[in-house]
Amino acid sequence: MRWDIFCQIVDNYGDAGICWRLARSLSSLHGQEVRIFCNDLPTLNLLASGSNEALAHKIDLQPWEASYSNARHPVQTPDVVIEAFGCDLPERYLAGLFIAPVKPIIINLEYLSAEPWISEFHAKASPQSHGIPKYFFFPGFQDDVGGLLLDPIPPDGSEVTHLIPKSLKSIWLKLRPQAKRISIFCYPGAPLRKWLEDLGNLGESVDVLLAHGHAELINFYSEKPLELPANIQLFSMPFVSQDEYDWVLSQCDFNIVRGEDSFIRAQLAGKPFIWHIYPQEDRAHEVKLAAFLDLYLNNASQELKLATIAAMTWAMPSSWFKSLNDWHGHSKAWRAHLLKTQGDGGLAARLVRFIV
Ligand SMILES: Cc1cn([C@H]2C[C@H](O)[C@@H](COP(=O)(O)OP(=O)(O)O[C@H]3O[C@@H](C)[C@H](O)[C@@H](O)[C@H]3O)O2)c(=O)[nH]c1=O
Repeated sequence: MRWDIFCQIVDNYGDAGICWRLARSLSSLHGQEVRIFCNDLPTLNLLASGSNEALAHKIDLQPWEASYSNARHPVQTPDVVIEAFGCDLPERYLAGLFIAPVKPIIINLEYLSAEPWISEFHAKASPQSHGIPKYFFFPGFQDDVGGLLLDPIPPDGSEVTHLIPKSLKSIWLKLRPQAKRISIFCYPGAPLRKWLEDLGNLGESVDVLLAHGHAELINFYSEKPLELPANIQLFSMPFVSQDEYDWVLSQCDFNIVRGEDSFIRAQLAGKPFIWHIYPQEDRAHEVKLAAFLDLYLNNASQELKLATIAAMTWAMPSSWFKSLNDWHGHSKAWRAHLLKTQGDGGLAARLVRFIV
């Protein structure tokens, strides 16, 4: 089948990250023909740049405007159109669908949530005045919702390749073999400065890998540059491709992640993590975080529950760092649980089954 995915990048990378990951699964695992129309092609290309060439050639990455002319040609009408995160389809593209002899199915791919209510709305029709069938699709953790994007499933800890990506070689050579490794990818509201100072006071050797732009973030709210003891080393990473970023998560002992895609990747890496959830004005993110923690900590000891909740709500590392060993064990078990419960192939496979 032919799929058109519409991806509108507003400010973050998540929209591109998710569209690309979905496209690669549809293409490489399910043999589908996929085009992505994106309003910010350079960002999408950057994310996709680490993938193997055969895959990159198969997925057609197009600027948003290219959809206007493509769709008017009936031959090119797809079987499925995905509006990622409810972005509006270009009117001229939609007009092309009106005159197509066979109408596609439109999927409104929603935001990921662990909240139970999504199962009531998942896969429900969204009647449109133009008459083209449209459905909601909610990614999530439970069996009766849209599933998670798993591909490529990262290998288990011991099997992870230690081949260093070219873009990270100079940094990796400076990492200390005995030091703990933490990667940080979060939003500007995180109390990073205080967090790192507190980490420094623990006396542990830690190499901290900051995602692109985060060094500026640390010093943004203060005139004084951050001073840390010698046991903590900070490194600024460039913006790397999605595959390389996945690799970084697998190489760290602890990750701070955000949004949706890196949040799932941190879980699949089988490592403890802080999820810096995308902040919403009405504080809806607090409910979302609590719903996830309910699932994630269901089998955890009371002590680990308290430590994890503290960490995820930005309590200082000194208050929970001693639980890190237990948290490691829990993370491995959670990874195994996810792979089992998403054993049907997760989001891409559930989408294909829904359409067929
Ligand atoms: C740091 C880094 C990330 N990435 C990738 C990993 C992910 O695919 C992507 C980041 O996406 P996320 O983790 O989802 O975080 P994000 O904050 O960038 O995206 C978010 O945007 C908001 C607008 C949405 O509401 C959120 O749901 C979420 O999608 O960028 C790289 O490829 N290279 C890098 O160097």
